[in-house]
Amino acid sequence: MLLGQAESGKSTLQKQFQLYYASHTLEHERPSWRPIVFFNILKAIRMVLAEIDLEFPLPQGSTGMAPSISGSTSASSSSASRPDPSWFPELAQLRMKLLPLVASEDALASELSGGVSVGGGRSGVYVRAGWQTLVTPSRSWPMPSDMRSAASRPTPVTNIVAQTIAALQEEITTTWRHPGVRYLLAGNKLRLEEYAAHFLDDISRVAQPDYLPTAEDILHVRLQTLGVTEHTFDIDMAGSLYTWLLYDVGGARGQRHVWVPYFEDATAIIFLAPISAFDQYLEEDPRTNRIDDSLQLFTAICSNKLLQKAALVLMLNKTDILRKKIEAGIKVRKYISSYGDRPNSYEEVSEYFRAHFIQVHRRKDISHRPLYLHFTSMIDIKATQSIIINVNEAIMRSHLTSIGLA
Ligand SMILES: Nc1nc2c(ncn2[C@@H]2O[C@H](COP(=O)(O)OP(=O)(O)OP(=O)(O)O)[C@@H](O)[C@H]2O)c(=O)[nH]1
Ligand SMILES: [Mg+2]
Repeated sequence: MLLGQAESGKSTLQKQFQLYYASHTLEHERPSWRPIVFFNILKAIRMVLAEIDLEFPLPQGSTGMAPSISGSTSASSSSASRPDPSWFPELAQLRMKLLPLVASEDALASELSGGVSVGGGRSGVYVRAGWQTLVTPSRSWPMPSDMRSAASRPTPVTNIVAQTIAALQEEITTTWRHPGVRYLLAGNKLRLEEYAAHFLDDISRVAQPDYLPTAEDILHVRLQTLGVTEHTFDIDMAGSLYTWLLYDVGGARGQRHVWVPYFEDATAIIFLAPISAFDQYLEEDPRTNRIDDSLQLFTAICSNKLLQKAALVLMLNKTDILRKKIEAGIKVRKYISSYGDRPNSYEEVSEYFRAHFIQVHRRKDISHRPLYLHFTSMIDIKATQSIIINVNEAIMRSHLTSIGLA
């Protein structure tokens, strides 16, 4: 079972399992990820435009007309420490051009979910068990009948969005690279989700008419999980074939009660904690720091009686983002006062978080079982695949020990 707070990387790990053990199924699913990539892009653009509107409003009575974009000099200059007056009309003009994209977001969300479940959360749209079967049959759960009927539906909105992205790709790139937007990003006024840079840096690729998401794209996509989804893999270990059931769950607080019925049968828990999230708060409770929430949740998992026989794997995830934040000079002390005067280096910070999780395990683990701990970056295919092999062996060993065969 994959556990952890929302956006900790559970579904991304599930995709890595799929990539390693059943890459052909991921290959088949590539077309069904295409609208989700678009959906993520639209959301990132909406957030950029909203912040532009807030930070660079045009003075009353202004026409919003600016010198032509290509003739603008500031668009190519390096980011400044103060807003440049020329950014206001330039960005207002770009914003006007990109607004049609934002307007299609709701229609795409509705088409994407087959009209089944839209709404809630920053993600706006949820993944339900079996959603991929909208496009390709796979070994997921049986899909609800309302989704089955959606499977044969055409995708006119997706096609319109694809064409609009293609038509506006230059404007998207100019906006994304604009020093005003860089200024908002650097000052943390504009906080985008992790996938934004991956897709917006490379929009011309996505804008190709025959674009199909790559494995990297699929790993970067964000789609919130609703409830519990089951995935099956046949795994060859030392010449014997085992069928593994992997349960991926929704991690937001409102989703956690549905985990419990699965606990008693769980052979292993893989708990994901995004240690890059020290400067972030829960969407569902903006007063709770994300690292605190992860520690509390990990405490509850370690001390849960129903899980006492399950092997325990801890993945301190999003190390790539942690590294970038530290390099950008973001101070851990500012968000976690107990960090004190320790050096603000990647090594010190990651070790500090590791020590906290280990301490929770030492103090709260109900069955004093070993803790298999890894630092991970779920978007790094090579590194994650070798961790998956390692973790599987550990889980298998622990399982054989628990049933008296090792
Ligand atoms: N850069 C980076 N991005 C990551 C990493 N792990 C996950 N992500 C991204 O973080 C976002 C959230 O990941 P998910 O796997 O959807 O999170 P989740 O735990 O399944 O979230 P819920 O389904 O809401 O519980 C996705 O856009 C992922 O691509 C990582 O190690 N590094
Ligand atoms: Mg998920």
